Amino acid sequence: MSAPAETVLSLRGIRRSFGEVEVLHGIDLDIAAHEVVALIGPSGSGKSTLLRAVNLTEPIDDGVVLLRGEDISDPRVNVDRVRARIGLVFQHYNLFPHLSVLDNVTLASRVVHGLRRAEAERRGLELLDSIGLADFATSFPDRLSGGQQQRVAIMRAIATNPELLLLDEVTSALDPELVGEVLALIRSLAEAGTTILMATHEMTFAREVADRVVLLDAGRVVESGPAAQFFANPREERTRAFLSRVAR
Ligand SMILES: Nc1ncnc2c1ncn2[C@@H]1O[C@H](COP(=O)(O)OP(=O)(O)OP(=O)(O)O)[C@@H](O)[C@H]1O
Repeated sequence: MSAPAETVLSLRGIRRSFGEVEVLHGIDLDIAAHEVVALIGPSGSGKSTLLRAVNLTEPIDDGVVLLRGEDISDPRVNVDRVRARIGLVFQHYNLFPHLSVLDNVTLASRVVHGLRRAEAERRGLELLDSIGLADFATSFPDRLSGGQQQRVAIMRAIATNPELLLLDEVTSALDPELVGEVLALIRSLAEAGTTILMATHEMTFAREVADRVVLLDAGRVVESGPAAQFFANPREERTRAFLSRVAR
């Protein structure tokens, strides 16, 4: 199985069941380098399961996950190395509470890439500085607000220079006044050319930042297209129904 060189991620026929219930019914999806794709869909449609499958946190029952043409769903791959190539940030519980903010950011580079502590910390401090949080480097995560913690979690995910960043509803658990700072960070990463697949309920944000929108419904991709067209003129009745429910 092959994929064009500029394709970062290709999913082919991804299936996942929990017990008797199949929640992903054969997902096909390609993401090009520097593309920002918003994955939207009703609660329970399978967004989290799909993102977790991409970075091998969730096993799949069938299908293939290709990262730059390499089959990472092959059971022989080194999972830690794959996860360093695909950053994943969840809704919450992202940071290790017993590690300093800086150690959170540098851990993967040191363990997976074998970067020396001084080098990892230099880069980690640069990343923290870029989000205005270098002063918290030696603090534990509980000193930070939820929005600051999520921004550190995103920096931790990109500290290994991943080829793909997966964001799973990273603002959903935040107080409304903290959402903006996290969205601003994602926007700046998108503008810098980061390849992003993000599940989000923030429709205004998706419309502004995403190149493409993929609508998942009951474990199937039911619509996929350029963001502007998707929001302006959804093809599917269920897309219209979904957008009218979540519009904000
Ligand atoms: N570990 C699990 N065991 C059993 N069922 C699960 C498990 N994880 C997810 N599911 C089920 O799979 C379906 C898809 O869940 P998933 O969390 O992927 O949806 P989602 O689109 O991310 O939803 P939300 O927007 O609410 O986060 C749901 O019916 C959910 O209950």
